[in-house]
Amino acid sequence: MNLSMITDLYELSMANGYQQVLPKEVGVFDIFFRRVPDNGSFVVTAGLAQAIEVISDFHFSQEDLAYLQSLKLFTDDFLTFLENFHFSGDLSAIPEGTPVFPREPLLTISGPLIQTQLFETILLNIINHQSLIATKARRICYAAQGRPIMEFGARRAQGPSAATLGARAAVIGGCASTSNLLTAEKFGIASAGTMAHSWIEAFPDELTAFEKWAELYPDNSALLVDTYDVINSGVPNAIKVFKELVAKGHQPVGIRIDSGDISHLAKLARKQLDDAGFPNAKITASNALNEATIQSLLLNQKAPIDNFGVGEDLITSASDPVLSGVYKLVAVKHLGQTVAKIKISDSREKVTLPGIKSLYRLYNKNSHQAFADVIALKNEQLTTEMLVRSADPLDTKQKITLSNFDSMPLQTDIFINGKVVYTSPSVMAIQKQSQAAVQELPEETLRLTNPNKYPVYITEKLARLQEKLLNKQAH
Ligand SMILES: Nc1ncnc2c1ncn2[C@@H]1O[C@H](COP(=O)(O)OP(=O)(O)OP(=O)(O)O)[C@@H](O)[C@H]1O
Ligand SMILES: O=P(O)(O)OC[C@H]1O[C@H](OP(=O)(O)OP(=O)(O)O)[C@H](O)[C@@H]1O
Ligand SMILES: O=C(O)c1cccnc1
Repeated sequence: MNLSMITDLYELSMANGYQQVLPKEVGVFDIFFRRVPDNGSFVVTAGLAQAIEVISDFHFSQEDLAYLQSLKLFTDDFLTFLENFHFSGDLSAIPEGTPVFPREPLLTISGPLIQTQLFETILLNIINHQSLIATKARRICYAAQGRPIMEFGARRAQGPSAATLGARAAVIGGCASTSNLLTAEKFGIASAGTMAHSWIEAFPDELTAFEKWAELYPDNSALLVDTYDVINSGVPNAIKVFKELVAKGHQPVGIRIDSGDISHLAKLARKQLDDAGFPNAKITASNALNEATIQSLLLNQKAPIDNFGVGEDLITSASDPVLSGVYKLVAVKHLGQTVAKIKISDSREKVTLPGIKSLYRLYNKNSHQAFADVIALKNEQLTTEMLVRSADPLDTKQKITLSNFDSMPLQTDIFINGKVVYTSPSVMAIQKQSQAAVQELPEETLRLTNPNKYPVYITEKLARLQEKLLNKQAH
């Protein structure tokens, strides 16, 4: 689908104006966010593959151009420019699945201002959405302590695209599988599913429903046991069917509980299954679960649950449904000169980091644990002993000297001179890299409640540039 027209009118109004009054300027924009949803300490980036597709395929159809002409806002030259649009600039970005922190440039795009301005809305839409859901999935997977999470959200997502790309992001964040077949097909992800209550209700009785299912799918016998009464009917009927399956040489899969007090029911069901000789039958739980309920079920209540199915709270990030990533102009190049730009706000916290920047993750030389990130000006060399400042102006401890570290650049070239120079890994490969990158972070930054803040620093050079521009603009 061509997404070029999913843009705010003002992007085109500005680009039309740039063509007339700033035709030669190159504009450099950063995408970054200031606040982590759910008071977490990090966001898991996602959406880069779709961002690359959109930029590569950015074009306007004759129908779009006729509509834009009808608005009577744009010059013929601008409409001709849109008709022949082809991105000719550079893009660097942090690969998908990477844990990232407030103020870090997730994506930096550089090219003729008239081009780069046009990508603001759609890139934010893609990156904000998928990063939000990947982050939520990471929280839910953390709570599940390695137990597989099946993504079940398609029916509750805010529309088909949010269902499909949200499920992709959920898998980047750690979900083991999705019930959404389009996502599974398109992105090479495992599909998973059990049965709905309608299957049970469609038969005269529960036992017949289970038996018919087991005949059809003898190796996929995850039976939904809560339609009538989990303990007095659902699990006993499942056990009868499991015995028949074993007699026929099949391995029963297990049960799904989708209502009531999940912990209480899972404990009773576990005992029934074990007593009947099915200690390997798995218990899956679902029903409006999220990281808090899963953590409570496992840690506090010691519920014997093996898998979780999670839909609405994951696919909508219901507890905190917005990642407010922004797209800010950080530099303008003209006649070979680069001029750093800043956006000043009433609050010091919101002042942008000017200039074209590089981002590094620092690892302790001995433990190889990541302990801080540093934002530097591009081409600035990190020194072995380095005085840096907190990137968060509200931090009390503002200056610190860093030493004894290895550094790794986090940004990768994606487009150079309008050509894609990057191949996106598969979603499952991204998931694996993401898990490894999260494991490198300090344990205290991972917890769900009141996590320790991970330090992000800026170099002295960048801090001085910011001060200089702040002072200049203030006068
Ligand atoms: N032991 C438990 N600890 C914490 N949360 C639980 C526990 N058992 C269930 N929950 C959660 O409590 C909520 C129960 O919601 P609700 O009362 O609507 O479910 P229900 O009674 O099964 O109704 P419905 O059939 O409409 O789903 C769900 O979010 C569920 O995940
Ligand atoms: O609760 P979520 O986290 O969103 O997980 C998905 C829910 O969707 C299904 O319920 P639904 O009532 O739609 O249908 P069913 O129970 O009849 O399958 C399923 O049983 C889960 O409860
Ligand atoms: O397969 C399932 O059990 C399933 C799929 C979607 C939503 N709820 C449950």
